[in-house]
Amino acid sequence: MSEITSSIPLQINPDLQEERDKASFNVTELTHIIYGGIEKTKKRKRLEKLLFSDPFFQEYQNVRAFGSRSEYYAASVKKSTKIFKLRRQHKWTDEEYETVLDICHDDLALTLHHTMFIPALERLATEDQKSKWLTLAKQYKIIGTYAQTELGHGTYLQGLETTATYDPQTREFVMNTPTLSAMKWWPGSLGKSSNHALVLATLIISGKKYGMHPFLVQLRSMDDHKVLPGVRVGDIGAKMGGNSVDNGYLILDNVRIPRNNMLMKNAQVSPDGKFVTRGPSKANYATMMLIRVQICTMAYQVVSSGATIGIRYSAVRRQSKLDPQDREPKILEYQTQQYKIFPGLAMSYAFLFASRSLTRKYEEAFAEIQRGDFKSLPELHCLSSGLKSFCSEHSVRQVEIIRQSCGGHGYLNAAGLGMLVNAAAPMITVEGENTVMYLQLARYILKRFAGAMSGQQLDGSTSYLSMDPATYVCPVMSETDCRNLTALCDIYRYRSYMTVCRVARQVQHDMESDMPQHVAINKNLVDLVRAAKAHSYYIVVKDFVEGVDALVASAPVIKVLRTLCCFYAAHGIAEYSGDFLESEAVGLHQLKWIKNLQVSLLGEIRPDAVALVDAFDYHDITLSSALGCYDGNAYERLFKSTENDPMNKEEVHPSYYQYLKPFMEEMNKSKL
Ligand SMILES: CCCCC/C=C\C/C=C\C/C=C\C=C\C(=O)SCCNC(=O)CCNC(=O)[C@H](O)C(C)(C)COP(=O)(O)OP(=O)(O)OC[C@H]1O[C@@H](n2cnc3c(N)ncnc32)[C@H](O)[C@@H]1OP(=O)(O)O
Ligand SMILES: Cc1cc2nc3c(=O)[nH]c(=O)nc-3n(C[C@H](O)[C@H](O)[C@H](O)COP(=O)(O)OP(=O)(O)OC[C@H]3O[C@@H](n4cnc5c(N)ncnc54)[C@H](O)[C@@H]3O)c2cc1C
Repeated sequence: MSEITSSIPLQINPDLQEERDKASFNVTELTHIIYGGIEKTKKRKRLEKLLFSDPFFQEYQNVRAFGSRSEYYAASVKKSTKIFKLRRQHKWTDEEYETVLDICHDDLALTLHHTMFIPALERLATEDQKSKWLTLAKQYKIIGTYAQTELGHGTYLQGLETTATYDPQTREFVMNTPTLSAMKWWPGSLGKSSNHALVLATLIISGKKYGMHPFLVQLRSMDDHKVLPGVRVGDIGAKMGGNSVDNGYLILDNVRIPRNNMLMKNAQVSPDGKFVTRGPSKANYATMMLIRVQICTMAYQVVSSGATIGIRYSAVRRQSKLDPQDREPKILEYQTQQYKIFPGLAMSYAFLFASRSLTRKYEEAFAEIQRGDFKSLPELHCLSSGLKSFCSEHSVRQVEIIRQSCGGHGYLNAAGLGMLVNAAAPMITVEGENTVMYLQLARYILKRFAGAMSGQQLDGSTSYLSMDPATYVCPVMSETDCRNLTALCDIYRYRSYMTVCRVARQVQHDMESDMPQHVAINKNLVDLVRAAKAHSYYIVVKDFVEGVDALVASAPVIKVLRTLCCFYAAHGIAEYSGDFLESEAVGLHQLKWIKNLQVSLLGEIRPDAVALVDAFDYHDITLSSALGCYDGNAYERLFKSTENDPMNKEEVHPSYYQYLKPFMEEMNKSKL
C-alpha cells in the first residue's frame, strides 16, 4: 500500500522555517508598521478569527474553485449578507468594516452597495436626502449600485444617452433609455442583486440639456424582488474573472421618479423646473475619484498577495542543480527567479507607501471640499488618475510575471495566482480606463508646465516643473552613490521633467505650425502618456523614499526597507533605461553602475525575502493558495485540493459510458 497521502503535516516545511530563522529583522515590527500600529494589527487578527471560525468561509473557497457561475454567485450573496449581519451584530465602525472587506479580498456579490452606492449617496445627496436614502442604505433596507457606464459609452461621460427629462406638471423625472447603446452595461451588483440604482443620466429641462446628474431609481419590488414596470434588467454574462459579481444591463422605458430622487447636493431642479448649480461642474464625478484612490490600495494588496505566494513557493520548490555536488537548490536561489519575483516584492512596499500618501492627501482635500473649498480638486483629480493607472498597470503585470515564475503549478486554480490576475485585471479599466486617466494627468501637467514657463510659482506634486534644467547634474558620481535614495529620486524627477518638457514643446510647436489644438494633441498622445507615466513613477519613488525616511523603526527594519526602496528605484531605471538615457537623467556610466547595483541587491534581499512577505500577514483563507500557505506544505495542499474536485467524485466518469466506451468498442471491432 502506498504511503502517499494528502494529509497536511502539522509542522512548517523545514525549508520555509529555515528562511524565517535567518531573517535580519523582526517581522512583527514590520507587520505593525504595515497595518498602522499594534492595536490595528490586533484588531485585524480579532476580526480574522471571528470570520474564519465560521466554516462557511472555508467552504466558500470550494464553491469559488469548483462551483458553477450561479453557485458561485449564490455563495457570494450569502457571504455578503453574512458580513452585513456581522457588521450590525458587532457594531463595526467603518474602519473595522473596511478591514473585514480587505480580509475577504472583496469578491462580494453585493460589493457595489458599499464601494460605490453608499459613497455616492454620501457625496452627491443633500442632507435631507441623506437622512432618508443613506440611512436606508446603511441599514441594508435598500441595496443599490452605481449605474453610469452604457453599452456605447464608458469613458466619455458627456456622451451618455440615458435621459432624465423633468416634467413640471407632475414634478417627476422621466428616466429613459432611448437607444440600444444607451442601455446601462457593466454596473456591478446590477443584474440580480440590487433593488435600487443610482442612475447617471443627462438632465433635460424644457428641451435643454444640463449634463450628467445622479438619479435614484427603484428597480425591483421590495416585497418579492420582481422587476418593476418599465424596467428591464439582467446579468451581462461570464467574465474573465470576478464572476461572483452580477455585472448587469439596465433598460428604462419612461420610468417616472419623484423630483426629490435627483441627488441635489451639487445641482438642483426646483419644482417649477429651474436649474441651479453649486460648486464646480465636475462635482458629480466625486465618487469616481474616491475609488481611484482606493484602487491604489487594492493594487498594493494584489501585488503583495502575489509576492507572498511566489516567494513562499520558491522557498520550498527545489529544481535542477546549481552545485553539482549538492542537492537540488530552492528555486529562490536562482538569480533569474529573484529577478522575476523581487520587483513585485519591492513594488508591494512602494505601493504601500504611495497609496498611504495618496489616501492622506485625499482625506485632507475631501475635508476641504466638504467645507466648500475646491482649490485642491484639480491636483487631486490628476494625482489620483495617474496613480490609479500606474499602480493598476504595474501590479497586474507583475503578478502575471510571478504566476509564470511558479512554473506549471502557477497555472492551476489552486495556486491562486491566475484567479488573482483575472480578478485584478479590471483595475486597469474600471473607474476610468488607464490611458484616458494618464491623459487627464498629462493635460494637467501641460497646463502646469506652461504656468511654470510663464513664471508661475507651482506647488503640489508638479512643483518640480519650475526647476531650471540647466542646473541638473546627475547626482550619481560613483557606484556607491547609486545607493543614495535622494540621488535616485532626483534622477526620476529629472527624467519626468525632460519627458514633460519635450512633449510640451512639441505640442506647442505643432500648434504654432497652424495645427488645430485637437490635431496637435492627438499627434502627441503617445508621448503625453509617456510623460504622465514618468511623472507617476517619480511620485511613487518619492513617496517610497519619503515614507522610509520618515519611519520610526528599529535599525534592521529601516535597513531592509531602504534596500528594497533602492532596488525598486534601480530596477525602474534599468527597465526603462532608454527613457532615462534619452532624457539625459543618467549617462552610460551611471546606467551601468545602476544595473550592477540592481543585480547585486537581489542577493541582499534574498535572505529576508520570506520574512518580508510574512510581514504582510495574510491569512491562508485570504490568500487562497496551495502554493503560498504559511506552512509551506505546498505539495500536500495541492494534492488535498484535488479531493474537492467534482471531476474526482466517481472512479469512472459518466462520459465514459456515454462516449468513450461505445467509441472504444467500435474501434476494437473495426478491422482497420
Ligand atoms: C483582490 C483583487 C481585487 C481587485 C479588484 C479589481 C477591480 C475592481 C472591480 C470592480 C470595480 C467596481 C466598480 C467600478 C465602477 C466603475 O467603473 S464606475 C464608472 C467609472 N467611469 C469612469 O471613471 C469614467 C471615466 N471618464 C471620466 O471620468 C470623464 O469622462 C473624463 C475625465 C475622461 C472626461 O470628462 P469630461 O467631462 O468629458 O471632460 P472635459 O474634457 O469636459 O473636462 C475635463 C476637465 O474636467 C476635469 N475633471 C475631470 N474629471 C474630474 C474629477 N473627477 N474631478 C475634478 N475635475 C475633473 C479635468 O481635469 C479637466 O479640467 P480642465 O478643463 O483641464 O481644467
Ligand atoms: C469588471 C468591471 C466592473 C465595472 N463596474 C462598473 C460599475 O459598477 N458601474 C459603472 O458605471 N461602470 C462599471 N464598469 C465600466 C467601466 O467603468 C468602463 O468600462 C470604463 O470606464 C472604460 O470605459 P469603456 O469600457 O467605455 O472603454 P472605452 O472608452 O471604449 O475604451 C476602449 C479604448 O479606447 C481608448 N479611448 C477611449 N477614449 C479615449 C480618449 N479620449 N483618448 C484616447 N483613447 C481613448 C481607451 O484607451 C481604450 O483603449 C465596469 C467595468 C468592468 C470591466
